[in-house]
Amino acid sequence: TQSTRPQRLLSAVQKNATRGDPRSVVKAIDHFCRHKEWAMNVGDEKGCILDSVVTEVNPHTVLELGTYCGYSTVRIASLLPPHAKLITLEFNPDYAAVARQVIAWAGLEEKVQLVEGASSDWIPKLKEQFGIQTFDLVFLDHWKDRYLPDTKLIEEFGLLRKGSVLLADNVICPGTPDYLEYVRSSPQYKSQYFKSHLEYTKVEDGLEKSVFLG
Ligand SMILES: CNc1ncnc2c1ncn2[C@@H]1O[C@H](/C=C/CNC(=O)c2cc(-c3ccc(F)cc3)cc(O)c2O)[C@H](F)[C@H]1O
Ligand SMILES: [Mg+2]
Repeated sequence: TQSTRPQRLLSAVQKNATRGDPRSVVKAIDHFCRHKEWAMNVGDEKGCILDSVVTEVNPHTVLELGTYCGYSTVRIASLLPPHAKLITLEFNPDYAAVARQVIAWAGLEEKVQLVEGASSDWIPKLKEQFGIQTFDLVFLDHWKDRYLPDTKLIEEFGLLRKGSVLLADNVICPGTPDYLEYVRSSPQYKSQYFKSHLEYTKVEDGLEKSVFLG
């Protein structure tokens, strides 16, 4: 049977990256996506902005919405302090299976909890299931029309504290207009746009960083 693009991406990691070396996993995926097959990872250019926000926040609890192949999961987890936890939600079992192997190749299983299921089902259960009080950082990279409803769900279930940071991918391309309007106009957020480009292309895209003011 034909392989899928995520399976071919995983093969490229297993062929070209060093086990236990997260940066080599990131490089192998970026090389594959730039020279072989484009894939919707946050990529190297926006990935540097992601890295700088993670480093600045130095989070002990991170929530990622939309694991896909685990590229941003690996980027984030490789920068976390010891004992920090990253929970990543992915409802496509085929993507989840690939992501688990990418995360394992990077040697980051200890820091990452990949939960197979829908954000709307799981956000209400994260406190009780994982003993989480609040998230220091939330990375939104799943269906673009779900950023706003899931942000409201995250607020509703008390998962943010004063200073929690939301970082959203693709606010220009494909675009998340309702989310952007919300975080930029709400008195509960201080928002900042980081201009960049759509992964592996010259098309404009960017990340929106929004600090919850409580
Ligand atoms: C809704 N709740 C969910 N719960 C758990 N997992 C979920 C949920 N929703 C989706 N997933 C899971 O999260 C992932 C979804 C990523 C979607 N990402 C994009 O569409 C996306 C698209 C482009 C893009 C830009 C230009 C162009 F010409 C073509 C594509 C660029 C990007 O960086 C993106 O992130 C995964 F696939 C899905 O199973
Ligand atoms: Mg994205």
